[in-house]
Amino acid sequence: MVSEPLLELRDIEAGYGRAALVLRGLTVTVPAGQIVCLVGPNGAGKSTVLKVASGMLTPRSGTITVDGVDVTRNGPQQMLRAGMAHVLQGHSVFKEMTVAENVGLGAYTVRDQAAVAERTDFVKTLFPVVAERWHTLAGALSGGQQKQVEFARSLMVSPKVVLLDEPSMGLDPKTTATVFEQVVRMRDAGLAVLLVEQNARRALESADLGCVLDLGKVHIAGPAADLLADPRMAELYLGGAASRLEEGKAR
Ligand SMILES: Nc1ncnc2c1ncn2[C@@H]1O[C@H](COP(=O)(O)OP(=O)(O)OP(=O)(O)O)[C@@H](O)[C@H]1O
Repeated sequence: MVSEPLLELRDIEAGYGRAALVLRGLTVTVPAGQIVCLVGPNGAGKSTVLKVASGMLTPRSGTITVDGVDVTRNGPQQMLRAGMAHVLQGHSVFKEMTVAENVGLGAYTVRDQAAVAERTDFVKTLFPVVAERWHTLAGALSGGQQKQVEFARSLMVSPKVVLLDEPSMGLDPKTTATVFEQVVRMRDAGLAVLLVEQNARRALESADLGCVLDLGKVHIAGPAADLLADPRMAELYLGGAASRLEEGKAR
């Protein structure tokens, strides 16, 4: 049985200002409780997909649905309410604030204090390092630990889908492995994750599904394990040029 997607971006065209389109008829679906990984060359439009999904960028055409509800015209606040949480590329913790204060900021819009307390317990259990360093200034944490604080903060609004933009950026391989373990823990806790990564092989090893983006479209999509075994992926990521996909199609 094919389950209904939790998040669906269908035939999306999007771009910045008057510049040429970045996404050119892109379709991506995220089922509940799964990690979907977007990979592709620099400038393919991966981060732009996340911006569209979080309402930072309104598509020029196409539709976005969450749980079957059309949210295409939602701005960032409405997207957050619809269940989309976006963890941006790079580091966004407030270094002069404690871990507790940083995580608490994620619940800024939640009025129900019992819900905040419950959610705080949830993220502290999910991310043990966040609990251990709760009263520490966030700036004193390592890069991988700071990333987990960002994850915890994003979960305080009880999102349905977490949008992760290059969580391994700037991290060494060992720390990257730890961060991906936490991404899997989020999935195992019932969340859907839409993940963008440069580190394609490592990300696909943790993901359930993968999509290869090039020139603003999905070129290959399927189970992550299949993509890892696909010779076209090796061509694309182990020395081949992305444009060969286009050449191959044109032949
Ligand atoms: N704020 C912006 N204003 C104008 N153009 C932008 C903006 N952000 C991205 N772009 C352009 O959109 C295109 C796609 O960028 P995007 O960041 O989505 O790609 P990406 O696949 O995530 O790339 P990378 O792997 O390098 O992060 C690029 O040509 C980029 O220059």
